[in-house]
Amino acid sequence: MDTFAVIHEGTHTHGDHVPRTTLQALEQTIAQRWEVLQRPSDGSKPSWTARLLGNPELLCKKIREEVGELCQTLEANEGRERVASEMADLLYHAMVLLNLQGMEMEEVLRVLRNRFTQSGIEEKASRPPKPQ
Ligand SMILES: N=c1c2ncn([C@@H]3O[C@H](COP(=O)(O)OP(=O)(O)OP(=O)(O)O)[C@@H](O)[C@H]3O)c2ncn1[C@@H]1O[C@H](COP(=O)(O)O)[C@@H](O)[C@H]1O
Repeated sequence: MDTFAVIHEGTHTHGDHVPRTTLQALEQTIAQRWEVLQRPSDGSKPSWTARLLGNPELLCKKIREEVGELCQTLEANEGRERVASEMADLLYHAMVLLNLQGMEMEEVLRVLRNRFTQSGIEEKASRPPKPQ
């Protein structure tokens, strides 16, 4: 199955449900936390996402930490479980940043899809020269 078929497969409906992909479900949870944050405190459970949304400095600190921890899994050969865990941490924190920018993952995924037909080296070579 090619990449497009795999993406399409993920959007199939099963019964009455329109299944959401993992990233979409997480995105929705993050958006809900943002909405809760807009209301005066309603006594809901403490939320890490809400804390990050309310503190961009903390969010960026965590993202930088998670990047380092993901690289460490490679450098120290920590094994696939640690790689998956650190990659999940990074994706989640990056998605909180995306929400703060009022953006959705679809915008990012579209950029990735548009790159399918071009090599990274060709793309870089085709960029206009940077102003001195
Ligand atoms: N996917 C995540 C997720 N990944 C990581 N984290 C939290 O991110 C924090 C990272 O902090 P730390 O640096 O202390 O953790 P760490 O880097 O794993 O730890 P060390 O390696 O530094 O010891 C922890 O509190 C994790 O629980 C997450 N918190 C929330 N989510 C998702 O967001 C949903 C809503 O969560 P709340 O907003 O907390 O309700 C959850 O149900 C999840 O789906």
